Amino acid sequence: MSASLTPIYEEAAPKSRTRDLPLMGEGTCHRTKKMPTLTKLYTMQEASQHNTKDNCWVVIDGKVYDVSTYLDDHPGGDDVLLAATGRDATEDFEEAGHSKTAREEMRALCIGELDTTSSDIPELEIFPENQPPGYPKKLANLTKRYWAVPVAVVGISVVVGVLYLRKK
Ligand code: HEM
Repeated sequence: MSASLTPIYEEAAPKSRTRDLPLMGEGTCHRTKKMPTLTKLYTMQEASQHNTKDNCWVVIDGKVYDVSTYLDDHPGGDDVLLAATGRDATEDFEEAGHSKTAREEMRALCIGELDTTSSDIPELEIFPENQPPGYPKKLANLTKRYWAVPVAVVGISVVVGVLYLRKK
């Protein structure tokens, strides 16, 4: 599994929040001080590969949680967590109306953040529908092969122009 390390700077949390939520044995993604932190970034595709009882990750609010050890303890059941893998589970998580305690608990399970920079969507190429595939490549090859034609036309025009002027 490949994961990149990116330093992330985050604003200092409001004082009251820092007091309410003392630093626990937490993962890398919940920070309470303004300092650079090395956060692991995972693509949704990587996260989605962890979808079994022994190895289960969920993505909530841009953060990746390894809930493998929490499956049996989850009051909502392990099945909902397993069903929440491979996609953004933020909506389901919020809909379940999780308590403040639940949100504190999940901090310890955070292993990184979702890499939103890489996209599985291929770059959009706009060509007319009836154009045969590989048309742009063919055009580029033709241009490379026949570059001498316009150069010769320009050259001949210059020579003819010079001869004409000399005659005058
Ligand atoms: C790290 C992630 C999660 C943690 C730590 C967590 C923790 C908890 C806790 C502590 C409760 C008991 C109620 C409460 O205190 O709010 C709970 C209930 C529940 N959770 Fe989660 N949860 C997580 C993720 C999810 C996800 C992703 C879903 C849905 C896809 C989900 C669905 C539920 C449901 C349906 C209940 C039962 C609510 C009820 O019966 O009233 N949870 N969870």
